[in-house]
Amino acid sequence: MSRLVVVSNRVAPIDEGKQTAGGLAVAVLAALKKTGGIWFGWSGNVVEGESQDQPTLTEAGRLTYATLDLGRRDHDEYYNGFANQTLWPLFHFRLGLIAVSRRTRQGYERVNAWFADRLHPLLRPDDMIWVHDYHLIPFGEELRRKGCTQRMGFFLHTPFPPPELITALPNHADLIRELCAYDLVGFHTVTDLRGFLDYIRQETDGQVEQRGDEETATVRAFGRTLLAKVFPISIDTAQLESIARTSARSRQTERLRESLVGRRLIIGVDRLDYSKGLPQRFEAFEQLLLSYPEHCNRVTFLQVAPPSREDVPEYIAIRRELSELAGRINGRFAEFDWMPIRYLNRSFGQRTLAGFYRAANVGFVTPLRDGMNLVAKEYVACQDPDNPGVLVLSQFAGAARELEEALIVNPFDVEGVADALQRALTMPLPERKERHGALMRRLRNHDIGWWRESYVDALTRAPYD
Ligand SMILES: O=P(O)(O)OC[C@H]1O[C@H](O[C@H]2O[C@H](CO)[C@@H](O)[C@H](O)[C@H]2O)[C@H](O)[C@@H](O)[C@@H]1O
Ligand SMILES: O=c1ccn([C@@H]2O[C@H](COP(=O)(O)OP(=O)(O)O)[C@@H](O)[C@H]2O)c(=O)[nH]1
Repeated sequence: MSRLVVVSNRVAPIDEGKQTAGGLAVAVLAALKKTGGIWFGWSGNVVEGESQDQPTLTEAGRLTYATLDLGRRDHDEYYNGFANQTLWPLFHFRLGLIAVSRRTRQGYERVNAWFADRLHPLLRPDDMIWVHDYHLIPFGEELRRKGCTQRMGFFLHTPFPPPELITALPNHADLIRELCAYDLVGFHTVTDLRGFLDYIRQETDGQVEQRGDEETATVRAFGRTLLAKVFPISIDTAQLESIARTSARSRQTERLRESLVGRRLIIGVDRLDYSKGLPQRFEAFEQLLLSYPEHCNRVTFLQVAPPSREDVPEYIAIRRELSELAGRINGRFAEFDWMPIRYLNRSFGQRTLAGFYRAANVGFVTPLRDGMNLVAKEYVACQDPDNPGVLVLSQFAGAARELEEALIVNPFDVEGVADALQRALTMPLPERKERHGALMRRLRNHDIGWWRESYVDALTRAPYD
């Protein structure tokens, strides 16, 4: 079997005990552990001066990490700039937040070419190369320019918006041409795939041949033939179930339970990102206390929100906004022995989170737009099947496509979300068990192994012309 070479901007910390916040790293680590191979990407370090010339190679079992430090200019233009101030808001339907600059676009292209140069000498002719996410769209075309003919796939972890939004990006056709250099392009949902196919139909001379199932299409564009397909990412369901059983009795979970002194718990876990809908979520919790005052002093909302992309102005702004909002709501409702919102700007490891999820009566996941949202799936997998909590989930998370038995909400409708919280907090046990059982059946069938195998299997069949 061919060796798998995974390329992503974010590589999970090599030291496994370290906490990761970000679904891509969590999921790719779970997938790569099974097959072994190379994981190539940014080390997470920013250095003064030039980016690191040669990758640092670290062996961990059957997996070799090849990582590079980024120089400050590269990091600013490629990661903070084009990736996170242009593509991220664009792909999350936030045209009002996009920054357009030739300097960062050039930096993005330059760093992609530079990354490709560094990986090239490590490649073998029969490798399969699997590139991840919006930071690295031009990477495949850069490798092709060097003569690489290996099978190459790309997976987009964010949403892909309709062409009406993509065309707001100057030189958008170049980005889509770069995407077409891959043999296989994967998306989380049918909606994301449709955005891509509509772009090809409306903005290029290319052709789309859609298969009957709506989830697969052959695309002929920019002189290439590729397969575009839906592969909803998932979690290591069985492992999480088992971790959650153990963590239910961990010291930290016990401490959390004791601190609640019998109150119900609502939990949210998100990177501190404007796409996650946190201000609206805090307001919905406030509305719960206003509309259903019987919950005052009886429910606690724990929001874990580790800071993310802290050099980007919009992330500095959302952090300030949330601190003020939590302070205002707590000031309004708190009692001398009860703080309604526990708002934590720090991250926790997966084991600790598993215990916290299990202790929570409600999983509160309300992004304004999200590629998938693994937290939603993790919350479900960590419940006690004999007394499960209820997931309140935004219709705009990719996960809502599969997790139909959650209480699906519109995160912009603060009063509607408060009503859903009320329904979750008062849902009878038989209904909770039925919903949880249905959700778990899907998560067991479609776990991270299924995601990896279906993607790799499709890539193995390339080329498609
Ligand atoms: O690497 P960072 O800038 O720290 O950000 C963390 C990751 O955020 C995004 O995650 C996405 O991938 C998840 C798994 O597919 C998905 O569930 C979630 O909806 C996405 O937001 C980003 O796309 C990753 O590249 C980042 O590493
Ligand atoms: O303190 C934290 C917060 C989050 N996460 C993990 O980070 C991932 C977040 O992925 P998700 O798809 O929900 O969103 P993303 O951050 O990738 O946009 C999940 O696996 C979380 O368990 C974590 O390990 N510690």
